[in-house]
Amino acid sequence: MKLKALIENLSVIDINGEVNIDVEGIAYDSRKVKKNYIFVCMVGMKTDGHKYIDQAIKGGAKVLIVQKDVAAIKGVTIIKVENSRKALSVISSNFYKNPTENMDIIGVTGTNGKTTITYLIRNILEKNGIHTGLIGTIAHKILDKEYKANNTTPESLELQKLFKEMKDLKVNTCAMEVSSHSLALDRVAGINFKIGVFTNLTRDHLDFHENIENYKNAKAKLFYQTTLANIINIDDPYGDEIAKEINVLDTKLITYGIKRKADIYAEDIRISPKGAEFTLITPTFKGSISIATPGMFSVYNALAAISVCYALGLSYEQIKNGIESVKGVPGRFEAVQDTKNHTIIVDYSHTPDALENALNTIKEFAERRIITVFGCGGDRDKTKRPMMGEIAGKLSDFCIITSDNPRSENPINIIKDIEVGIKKTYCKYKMIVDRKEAIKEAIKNCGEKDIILIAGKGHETYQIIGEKTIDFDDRKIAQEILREEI
Ligand SMILES: CC(=O)N[C@H]1[C@@H](OP(=O)(O)OP(=O)(O)OC[C@H]2O[C@@H](n3ccc(=O)[nH]c3=O)[C@H](O)[C@@H]2O)O[C@H](CO)[C@@H](O)[C@@H]1O[C@H](C)C(=O)N[C@@H](C)C(=O)N[C@H](CCC(=O)O)C(=O)O
Ligand SMILES: Nc1ncnc2c1ncn2[C@@H]1O[C@H](COP(=O)(O)OP(=O)(O)OP(=O)(O)O)[C@@H](O)[C@H]1O
Ligand SMILES: N[C@H](CCC[C@H](N)C(=O)O)C(=O)O
Ligand SMILES: [Mg+2]
Repeated sequence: MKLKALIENLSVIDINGEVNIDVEGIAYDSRKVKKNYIFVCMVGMKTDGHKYIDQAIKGGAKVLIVQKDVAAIKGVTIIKVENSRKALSVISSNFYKNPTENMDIIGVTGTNGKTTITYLIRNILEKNGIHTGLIGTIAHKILDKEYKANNTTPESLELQKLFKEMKDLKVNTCAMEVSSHSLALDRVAGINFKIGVFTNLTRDHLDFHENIENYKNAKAKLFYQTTLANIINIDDPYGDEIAKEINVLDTKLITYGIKRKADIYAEDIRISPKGAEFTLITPTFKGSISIATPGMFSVYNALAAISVCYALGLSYEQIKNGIESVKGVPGRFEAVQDTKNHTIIVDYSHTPDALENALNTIKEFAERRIITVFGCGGDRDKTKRPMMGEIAGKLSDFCIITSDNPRSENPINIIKDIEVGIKKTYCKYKMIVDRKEAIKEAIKNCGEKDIILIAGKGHETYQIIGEKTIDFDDRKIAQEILREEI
């Protein structure tokens, strides 16, 4: 492809060199550059892409996109821009022939519920014959192909490639999670979203966003790049604020909620250990809905997915058939199978709000004790650790604090941060660094009718300890221990 065409709509500060040349690919990591590539230098949190220009040129880069001054290099075109992350998204979209232009992209943002809602949307649409791609935490899916997800929302280059593949396979609809990181770091800049969804906003990722206001503003960016509808949970105070802010836009605002009469809401809610039933009310139809995951938060997630399908024009019957065929989402309130007399739930609650929701939901049907096994990820928001300790302590009868993904941190220090919070409660607890041993201890202590919650890692099949990633799946480990016990 000609460089000239690739940068046609890119706002540039300066171009030094030839633009009428052919380029064969784009890379933002110098180690991935090949012959006749464009290397986009991004300033990162750990290092700076501008430092790897020599390596990129050795690898075959013919073009550099930079946001810092760089000395001229013979035979290399240097394009200076204001923001190279944004530039990456513009040229990536051009490189893959602007795939999202005629696609229905549904973006879901918020602290909790994104994965669940995107799964629900995909299931409802697929059930009604609409092929729907999926991009998010668990995996990226196109028809029956599945790609490993390194990030919830991939970098723009990988993202546009996924969209191109969808388009080539005639999958014209995509439900995707839009993380706050991806909005702040312009991974989704320029995407033509048809629908944007806001679930809720509670404490997380303050290591990156610094304060909740920045975090909220990052999320709100999504609603300024949608064409058909913005769907907002107005029971959430930040959702309510965002709804008011975006009400001036041309895009239609559809509110959902339970506490207040929103455009789409649920009435007569009945929660059971097996799920929930409610009456759905929309501006054009009303009817009963039954879902297979318990908890009020599951009703919110169902309402979000239903609102999307409503905005896309699906009928009540189509929505009901679709949502009622969903059995559950991997690692989201997933009951461990073959547990004989034990009830063990694996859940991806790794934020204070998620943990509180999961435990409150269990409390609604727990007949005896609740035993919680959890930790917190290393190299991530530290402020949530004592908060999660306190929540787990208040809502459980016994806790085992253990390791999540400690990454580069000493796991003992993370556990001690959590302990600060649990100490404020009267809950009995143990600290066991080894997660398998922690789960074993929980099972050993589990009496008849007790419930064990293993929180924080959900669908994850690995554990990151230092530089190593080992196989670890809470669901399989629990089953293994139960088998050993027999
Ligand atoms: C904090 C964060 O989001 N970091 C992302 C960011 O990395 P960075 O820019 O800081 O990278 P860096 O290591 O400083 O390197 C800077 C530049 O130098 C380049 N480089 C580096 C070394 C080298 O030898 N050559 C070279 O060219 C790098 O490729 C990069 O372009 O840009 C990278 C490229 O897109 C991302 O992979 C990386 O995500 C890391 C892996 C990450 O862990 N991100 C998490 C926090 C994240 O984004 N999570 C959200 C989900 C959150 C939620 O669940 O709500 C997500 O969407 O996944
Ligand atoms: N609407 C909700 N409100 C509060 N908590 C929720 C909600 N939906 C799910 N949860 C809790 O949060 C956990 C994560 O849910 P889910 O994976 O759907 O969210 P996510 O937004 O995709 O998270 P992540 O940012 O890690 O990708 C669940 O395991 C559950 O405990
Ligand atoms: N998307 C979240 C996932 C956290 C999951 C938890 N198991 C951890 O590793 O901290 C994040 O990157 O913060
Ligand atoms: Mg997710």
